[in-house]
Amino acid sequence: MQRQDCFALTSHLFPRNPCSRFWKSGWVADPRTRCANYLLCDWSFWSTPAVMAKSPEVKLAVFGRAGVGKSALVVRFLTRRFIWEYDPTLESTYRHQATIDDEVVAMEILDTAGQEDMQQKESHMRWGDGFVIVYDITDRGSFDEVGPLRGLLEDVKKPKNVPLVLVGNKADLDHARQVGTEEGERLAAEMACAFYECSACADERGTVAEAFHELCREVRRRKAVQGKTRRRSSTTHVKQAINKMLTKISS
Ligand SMILES: Nc1nc2c(ncn2[C@@H]2O[C@H](COP(=O)(O)OP(=O)(O)OP(=O)(O)O)[C@@H](O)[C@H]2O)c(=O)[nH]1
Repeated sequence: MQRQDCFALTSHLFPRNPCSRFWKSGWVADPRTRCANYLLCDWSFWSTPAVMAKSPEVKLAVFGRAGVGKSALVVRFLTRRFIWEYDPTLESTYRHQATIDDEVVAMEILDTAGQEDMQQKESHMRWGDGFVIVYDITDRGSFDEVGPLRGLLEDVKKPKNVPLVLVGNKADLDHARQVGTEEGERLAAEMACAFYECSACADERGTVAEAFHELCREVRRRKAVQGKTRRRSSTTHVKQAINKMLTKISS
């Protein structure tokens, strides 16, 4: 990889508060890494006051053991680039807009810290509408943590069966693989969610974006269904009240 292609990104450079103004994209020299840092944002979109004020339609949270590549996947999705050097994430939130199936979707993405405690996990789970659970195909332990994470999600979220995608990252390291593709597929089938094996490092096919887009679709589908159910139940309540009144009047 060429020096100028080496994107280093440190979490402290990013706005942690989703409401804060985003930095303008550009290169900044970082004395610690002696590489250029790329400040991440889509300035053209988010600098518009009307858009800044609009609350994001879809809130996505990325979970997984420390080091599985959560930040790398988020950055790949947002910038189509791979970051080699990084600081372990404390917690970063990004705003992004994408066109999915000819519809503009505004999203907020929370890149969680792999080492957060139970309370933080639960609060992030309550916050999110949809979830990416990531494991590293070269780390069996990270795969074993997927089940408990999903269990916690099911405990925290109501209604259950939350929108979810399972991602097996670092597929470029096939020689060091500890988790088979079929194992990932089987687990995803058990969890009734979509499965993607991909690499934040080598993503020629755009699988990373595909995973995020599919999650957005799933969130929007569920929201649409919930909206219809809510509308239907409120119509039913009105009908029942009218019937009651009519019965009283006629008796
Ligand atoms: N080869 C390879 N390395 C990757 C890939 N994704 C991430 N990495 C590397 O894995 C390491 C951890 O990546 P991060 O994105 O920081 O992992 P994380 O899950 O966000 O880690 P925490 O912030 O500590 O929770 C870094 O050295 C990345 O360069 C990948 O797809 N392939």
